[in-house]
Amino acid sequence: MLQTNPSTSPPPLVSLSAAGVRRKGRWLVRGVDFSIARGEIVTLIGPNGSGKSTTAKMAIGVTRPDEGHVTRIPSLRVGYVPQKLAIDWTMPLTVDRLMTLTQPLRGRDIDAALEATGIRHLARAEVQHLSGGEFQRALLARAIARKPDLLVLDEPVQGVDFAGEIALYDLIKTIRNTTGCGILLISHDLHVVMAETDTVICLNGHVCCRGTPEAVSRSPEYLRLFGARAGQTLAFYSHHHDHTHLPDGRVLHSDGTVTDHCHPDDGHHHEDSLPVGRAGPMRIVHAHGPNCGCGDHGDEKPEGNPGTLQERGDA
Ligand SMILES: Nc1ncnc2c1ncn2[C@@H]1O[C@H](COP(=O)(O)OP(=O)(O)OP(=O)(O)O)[C@@H](O)[C@H]1O
Repeated sequence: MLQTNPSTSPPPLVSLSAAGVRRKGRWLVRGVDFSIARGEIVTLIGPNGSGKSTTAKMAIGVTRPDEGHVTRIPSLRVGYVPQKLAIDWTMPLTVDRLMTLTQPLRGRDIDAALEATGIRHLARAEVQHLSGGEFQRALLARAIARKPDLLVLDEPVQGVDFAGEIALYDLIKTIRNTTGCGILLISHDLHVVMAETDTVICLNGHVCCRGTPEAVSRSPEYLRLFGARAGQTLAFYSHHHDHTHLPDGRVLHSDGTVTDHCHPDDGHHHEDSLPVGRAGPMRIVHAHGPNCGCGDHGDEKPEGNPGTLQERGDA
């Protein structure tokens, strides 16, 4: 059997270790651990405000961690598709102009990126007239034209219907396969993720759980429900949390009690198995979280470190 020698395998593109961001006396996210290797797809899921964008910005160096560490390979090239773009929609803007808005690009790289994303015919189209799916492709084209090592896509299927979602995920998979870049995807859908995802990380101010969607996407029940094509592209990420973070920061436990913080063993140290699919059970591994009370988070640093723009793509 072929074995990988850990000492010769390349270092991950980016690696977060017990990383957290604090603003105005509040931890936005804390205790985040994960890494992304070349060719790997990591999907961050979590409800609104759970710290997904903050975590992604930490990963690419736009936001500096207030505790823990983030390491990136030297001169990492990042292609970042943010959730929102500050575009003046009253000004006419064509797709090819969008491509070079913040950075010059060679014409052939623009053409290749538009071709790869299937919108070359829209190069002269005005951005405000694009459909949701076309607009997301234009943003993807803009990101891949810079030939990134790491592609960070914040809600890439927003405003896109179900068929468009499958097509976009297929495109992202093709980009990964042809360029070998690492991909960090962000989604607020707690249950459906791209099937090619290697690791799903569920955030709720901390890493609530993590696992692989692979087993689920192969399960006969799932394929019956969504069909074989969707099964190749989308996967249910079924998981359960044994506690809920209330809006005021307190924690509701499965036994109905409410505490100011998580309990030390609130799902943070267990490994659960879900009985799904032929590929065997999906592992759910809990990690440490903010205020989880385990006493293993190190010292808090003062809040308010300014964000940095180091090693940043075209945010
Ligand atoms: N610079 C900041 N200062 C203070 N609070 C912030 C700052 N940036 C983000 N927040 C808060 O941190 C929390 C996490 O925000 P973040 O954008 O990371 O969440 P998210 O999971 O990406 O949310 P969504 O799904 O709604 O996009 C939110 O409550 C947000 O209001």
